[in-house]
Amino acid sequence: MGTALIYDEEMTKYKLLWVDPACKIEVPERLTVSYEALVRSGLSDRCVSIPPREATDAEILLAHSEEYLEAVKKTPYMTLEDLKEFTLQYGDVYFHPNIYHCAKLAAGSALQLVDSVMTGKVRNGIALVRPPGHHSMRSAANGFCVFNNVAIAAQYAKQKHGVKRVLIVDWDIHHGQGVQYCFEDDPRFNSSYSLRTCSRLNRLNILLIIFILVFYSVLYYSWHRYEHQKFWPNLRESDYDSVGKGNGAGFNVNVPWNKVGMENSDYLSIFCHVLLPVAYEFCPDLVLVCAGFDSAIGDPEGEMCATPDIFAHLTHLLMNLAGGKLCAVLEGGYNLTSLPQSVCQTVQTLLGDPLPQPAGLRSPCKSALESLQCVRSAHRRYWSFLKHAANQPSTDISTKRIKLANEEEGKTEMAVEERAAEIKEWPEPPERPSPPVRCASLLPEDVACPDGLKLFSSSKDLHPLLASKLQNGADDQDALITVSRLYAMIEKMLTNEIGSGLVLISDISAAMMGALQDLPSDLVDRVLVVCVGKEKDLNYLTTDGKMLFVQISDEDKEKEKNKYFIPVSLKKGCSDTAGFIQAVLGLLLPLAYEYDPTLVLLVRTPGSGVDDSMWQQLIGLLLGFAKGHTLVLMQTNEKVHVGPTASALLGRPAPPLLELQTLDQEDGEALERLRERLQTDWKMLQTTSEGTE
Ligand SMILES: NCCCNCCCCCC(=O)CS
Ligand SMILES: [Zn+2]
Repeated sequence: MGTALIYDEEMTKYKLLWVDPACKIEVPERLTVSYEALVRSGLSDRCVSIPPREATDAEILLAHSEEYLEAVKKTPYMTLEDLKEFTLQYGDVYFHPNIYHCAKLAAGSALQLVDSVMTGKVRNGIALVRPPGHHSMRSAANGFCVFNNVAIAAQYAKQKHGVKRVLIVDWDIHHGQGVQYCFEDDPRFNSSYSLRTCSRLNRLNILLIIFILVFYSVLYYSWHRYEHQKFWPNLRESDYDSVGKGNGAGFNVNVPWNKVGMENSDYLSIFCHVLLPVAYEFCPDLVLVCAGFDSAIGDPEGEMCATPDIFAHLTHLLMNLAGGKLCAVLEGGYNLTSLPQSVCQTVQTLLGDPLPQPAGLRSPCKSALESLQCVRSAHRRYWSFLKHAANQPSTDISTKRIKLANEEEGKTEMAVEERAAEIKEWPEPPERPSPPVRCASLLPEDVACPDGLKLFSSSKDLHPLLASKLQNGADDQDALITVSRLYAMIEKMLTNEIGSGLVLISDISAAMMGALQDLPSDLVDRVLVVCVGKEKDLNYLTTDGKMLFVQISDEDKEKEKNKYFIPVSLKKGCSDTAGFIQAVLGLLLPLAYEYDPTLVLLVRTPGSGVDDSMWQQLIGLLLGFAKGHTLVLMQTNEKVHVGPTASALLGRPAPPLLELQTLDQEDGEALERLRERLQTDWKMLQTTSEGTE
């Protein structure tokens, strides 16, 4: 299944017709440079091109009032003076004779995208649109936005495709207050829907429907530059304590950035410790992304320092939700260099290409950790995955908001020119070549090679790196041959001839011993070993950092842990999906980002009890590391899992996790203790600002 690309140059045919410093950055070139970059890089040819359409009145009314729509309808016929006059009633937005047409195309593009994904025509996709949408409100244009493209798309998905749970991720650097207002009391009883439907159905169905409380829910997640309410749109309700209202409590997640200059580490740590735990627990049927790229380095609005390749990781981390059904809709993005780079990184990931190794991660900054701690404590009562979050930080950042707001009168904004002078330089995002063999397999003769995998043929003779072992009389020839072929496969991965690998062996312990015992240093720099299930002797562990060994099992080896051996114990073992996913999101992912392995070795020991959808989720997430070089080791007697494993290694989205039971209290506390102990060594595990300078 492919990736949809929705774009039409008609949406470049409006612009600012008068002087307005606040709006001058919203230019047609934003769209042309983005589309041209996709064409130049060959990415547009790999996408399924879907034409936009105009949203109908009824569709626009899913999120806007009649009077607003009627007013906007008049703008094509206005003189320049009338347009200026009309614009004055709204904030930081401009109108143009053709903007109504383009706004209908922008909203219609989002709907075309939803249709293409929900009907299975494509797996995922992106709509490159102007004007953006997330600031526009029920009866007001705002912040360059006329119709709320993503809010309309969410309502449309629920009404037309019966989607029950929609996750909206807004990584634009501004708060999409229009989206928040639209859904903040959602979920709610959608009485209009069922009553209208009732009128057409016979009595029996009417009775049935009346008793079905139709709970739809939309979870809105947004991070945004806030600076304690000093940054536009300066709203009190953009802060972390706006968690949603009534039945909607917990379904609105705001992450305020109170400083500029946030980097890749800050973005990834918020995804791992806030968004992903909530998103996995919410278990959406569809993911919509307010894909604004003013959160990228160089943008005059955001003034952040995250590099374009970070959007490859943000996209990837969302692609295993909702069975891969992801619709990205362009919002902001005003630097005409980082915008197209970020768009290309996003599209390349939607197409399934290997990810770049995340650029130079380091500890999240203190301000990011304060925000992280505040958001987690504000939502801890709504989400079992956040239940063990720490309290509000002592230096409560809300008091800063009040103090700074008071100072506001006296202070003048630093001139935009001064700020823009600090625009940074950043490297071109790295190439992400697809290996000729996406996934190779080493299987016993009696196991059929799953389609899409290529049998790995390695030379029969011993790998030179093993010759030394032979000299000191290694006993088991077979094991040596197996290890020799493993090394050969690893070498082919590190030269990018092979992407991932699937190896079935008769005795997994022997193979791990053989392969990991004094792992040849010129074979691999840093290998992340993820061991699912128990494994008796691990005496090949090293503490020199060449190997990071993370084990998830029902064994409590807490006391044996050290910086490079991290045993996660779940009372009910790996079959406890809630505990497992919590360990993966809150521990394994941050560790893996900080460790930045060149190879991932994923070992499934017999009897681990991990269920296949969880296993596929794990593989999907691990493929984001080491440029997709994940080698899976399984025991031959577990060959029944070869199919799902191969599917995940080929980049096919994992099925949604079944409704997660809540996280076991003791496991949750143990995980939290483990994370707290490890965070001095591993900065990406921090979730509070305590202890940071
Ligand atoms: N009134 C002082 C300066 C106001 N600047 C407003 C900028 C609006 C940006 C909206 C946007 O980027 C949508 S994604
Ligand atoms: Zn924005």
